[in-house]
Amino acid sequence: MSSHNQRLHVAVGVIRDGDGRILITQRAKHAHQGGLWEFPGGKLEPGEPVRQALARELAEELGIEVQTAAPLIKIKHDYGDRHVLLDVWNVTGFAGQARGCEGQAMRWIKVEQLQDFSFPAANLPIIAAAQLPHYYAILEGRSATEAWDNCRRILATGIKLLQFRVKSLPHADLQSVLDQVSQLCLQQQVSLLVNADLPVHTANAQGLHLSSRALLASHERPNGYRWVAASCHNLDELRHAETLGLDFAVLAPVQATASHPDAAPLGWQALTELLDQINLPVFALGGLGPRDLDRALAAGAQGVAGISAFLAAD
Ligand SMILES: Nc1nc2c([nH]c(=O)n2[C@@H]2O[C@H](COP(=O)(O)OP(=O)(O)OP(=O)(O)O)[C@@H](O)[C@H]2O)c(=O)[nH]1
Ligand SMILES: [Mg+2]
Repeated sequence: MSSHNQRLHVAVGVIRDGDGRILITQRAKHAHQGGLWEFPGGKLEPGEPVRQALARELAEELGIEVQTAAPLIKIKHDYGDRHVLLDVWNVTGFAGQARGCEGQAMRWIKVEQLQDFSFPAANLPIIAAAQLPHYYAILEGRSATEAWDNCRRILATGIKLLQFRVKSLPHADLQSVLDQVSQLCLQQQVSLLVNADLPVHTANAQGLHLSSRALLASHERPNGYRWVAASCHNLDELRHAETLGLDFAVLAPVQATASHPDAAPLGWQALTELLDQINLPVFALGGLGPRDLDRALAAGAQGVAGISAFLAAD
């Protein structure tokens, strides 16, 4: 194998300060992907564990000591002149004050500002992953009252990403419940995605969530939404979501679940293997709740999605 065919393993840190701002640095003009902004990090040394490489690179480039870090996403990208595996970690605790030890420009920015900077092509899903929370709640309800009550209970747990999937309501009720839910989400800075199968107006919605059927029937990313996500059950669906340039997917069922008793669960091992093959933030769904977060992160997921598990604090 020639050297440019070998995948370069890179440890990358999405470093956050106490206010949730993120540190970006500018790549040297003559480096690979020079002049673009990046998340600090660098190549693993032979035999070096990735967590150790992360700590070493951030010490060398920024003079900080990593204290708390968790996996965020892994990206495999072919630049033509080199293949990279970006092993991206959330760094939420560190000692010292970050400075550009190699003379590089650096900025602490709000997550929403990530869109305003030019990053290498491989970074697109990293930016989505950095902006998404670890939990995605799904709102259901058998009546308008129950849906509204569930909505308030879910938001009380601090959820910041919500899918509206209230299915069995008369049409008129459905639109009015959605309008109410949208209003509350707006007030509480919760990102709301509306399930695309519902007979409601989604023009004002911030996001659209495609069922796997709607996903497979789509040939391009629906226009006009801040977030577009899809439900997936296998590699083909995940790949299609990736090809359409969706922001994230939900993969189910990971464990056995009462809501879909006939579906065979994937299990953690298959989840890990599937996530290893795609460059997309994915929430694990099916019999999971907040207490499964660490396991989901270790499997390469963005976090955990759920229906009933988010109705009350775990
Ligand atoms: N650090 C970092 N590298 C990235 C990002 N996105 C991305 O495509 N890369 C690619 O990952 C590869 C390795 O990164 P690097 O140049 O930081 O490696 P390094 O710190 O060890 O550099 P050195 O070779 O000067 O010692 C480069 O090809 C770079 O283009 C990113 O956000 N951060
Ligand atoms: Mg570097």
